[in-house]
Amino acid sequence: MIEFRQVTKRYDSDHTALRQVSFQLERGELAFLTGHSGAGKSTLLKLLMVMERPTAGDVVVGGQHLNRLPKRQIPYIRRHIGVVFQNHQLLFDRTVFDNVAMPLEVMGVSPTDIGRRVRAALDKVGLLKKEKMNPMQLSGGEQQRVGIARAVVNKPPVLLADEPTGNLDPDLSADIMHLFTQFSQVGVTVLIASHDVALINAMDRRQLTLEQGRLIAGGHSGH
Ligand SMILES: Nc1ncnc2c1ncn2[C@@H]1O[C@H](COP(=O)(O)OP(=O)(O)OP(=O)(O)O)[C@@H](O)[C@H]1O
Repeated sequence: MIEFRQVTKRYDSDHTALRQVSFQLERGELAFLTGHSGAGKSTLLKLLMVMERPTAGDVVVGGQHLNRLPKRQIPYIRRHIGVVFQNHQLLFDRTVFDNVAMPLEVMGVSPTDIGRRVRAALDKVGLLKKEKMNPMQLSGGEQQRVGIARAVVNKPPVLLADEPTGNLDPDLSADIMHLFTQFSQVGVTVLIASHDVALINAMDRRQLTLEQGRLIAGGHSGH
């Protein structure tokens, strides 16, 4: 589902963020992306979201070569990639329902389908009863689950998460990880960038480890 082939990303002559990174993630696989601060994790995620383009090598998602993608097709590709951020980037002047509905509204989905799909997503993260609330009224863990519902509401085949449990205590973090596991079980490919060593070790999943832009572990499948 995701393939990096000898990917190098150089921002300028002093900053090479990724060096010849190669790996593959299969459909339904869940893996962690780890490494020190500045190792290149965010850069790798940005290449997948087509926020940056590689300097060399190929990034392929679902058979699409992202580096050859014309600009006008970028929004289309982004619909296939759900993204969860640490600070969940919710809008506090809208209800939980409206926050989750946003990606569908952008796509022009009918109001009936929006209602059905938003409620299905909220149900999955256990927040169906809170759809009319403002995200400000929710706990940090609940807010993060709203962010996850929004990321999966259009059923993307790929889910990326950048430090999704950064502000949460261990129990809430475990809940969030349980959700990600459930998505992977229904075929979503999940890649989670995280510093949380205890959590990652508890999950016992494949770890892609970056060190100064090089993939030093986890590049070969066989988890
Ligand atoms: N837009 C940019 N322009 C120039 N250099 C950049 C840019 N973005 C990142 N870098 C550099 O690329 C390297 C990798 O950064 P990146 O943000 O990918 O690391 P990271 O592993 O995500 O770090 P962190 O865990 O702190 O978020 C760093 O040396 C950084 O300074």
